[in-house]
Amino acid sequence: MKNPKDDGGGDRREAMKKRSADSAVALVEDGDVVGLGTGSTAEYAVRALGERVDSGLDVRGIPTSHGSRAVAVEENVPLTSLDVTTPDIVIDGADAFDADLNLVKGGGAAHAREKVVARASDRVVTVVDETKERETLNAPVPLEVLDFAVPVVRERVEELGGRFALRETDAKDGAVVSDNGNVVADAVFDGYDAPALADELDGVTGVVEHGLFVGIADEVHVGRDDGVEVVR
Ligand SMILES: O=C[C@H](O)[C@H](O)[C@H](O)COP(=O)(O)O
Repeated sequence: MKNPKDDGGGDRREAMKKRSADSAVALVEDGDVVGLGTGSTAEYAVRALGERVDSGLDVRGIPTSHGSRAVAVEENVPLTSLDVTTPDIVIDGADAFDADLNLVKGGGAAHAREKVVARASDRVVTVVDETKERETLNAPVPLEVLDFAVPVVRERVEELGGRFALRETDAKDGAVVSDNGNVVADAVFDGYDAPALADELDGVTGVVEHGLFVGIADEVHVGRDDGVEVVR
């Protein structure tokens, strides 16, 4: 995973992300199994966890992507897997959240593994800077889709009133492919009721997983200029 990105907000925003990550990592206790999220905010958390490991904390991490695994290895965070155990706590980012703790995730195409790890965790802690806060969710909903099923998933998204946009990468010609080998698209809606849309998308055959996390997050640590607000 590349270094935490500067995606427009500059140092101030990076400081908010780090504040949020530090607040979440402070919850980790000796002996915990920790789900390691993906993305720039989660990366701050993995690095902060690495510092605590350096100071003697005994934890094992379960990465949610090749990227978060790479950061954990760099930071000497010992790793385990869902074959062996499940997380006591997962710390992961989000692209948007609302007051009901509905999340949109998958800006980095990792939402399928992230949802598996989150649903397996006892405690789901989301780390964001304050720019992710929304009154009503309307962010495009990431979809991991079987390549073979793209035409029928596109049709179903359009029937639901959305636009289906396959995600493309500048790094190489063609579609973004997830860590699981599937293509990634975004379903674009003007606005939506997150639980209702999540139910609909759960029922679309060919969608491996969508990025709406409804009823999954226990708390959101919102990094602000002057500290961290924990929303429960
Ligand atoms: O697929 C990526 C994940 O869901 C990320 O946690 C999400 O996109 C937020 O990333 P960032 O903290 O970089 O904004």
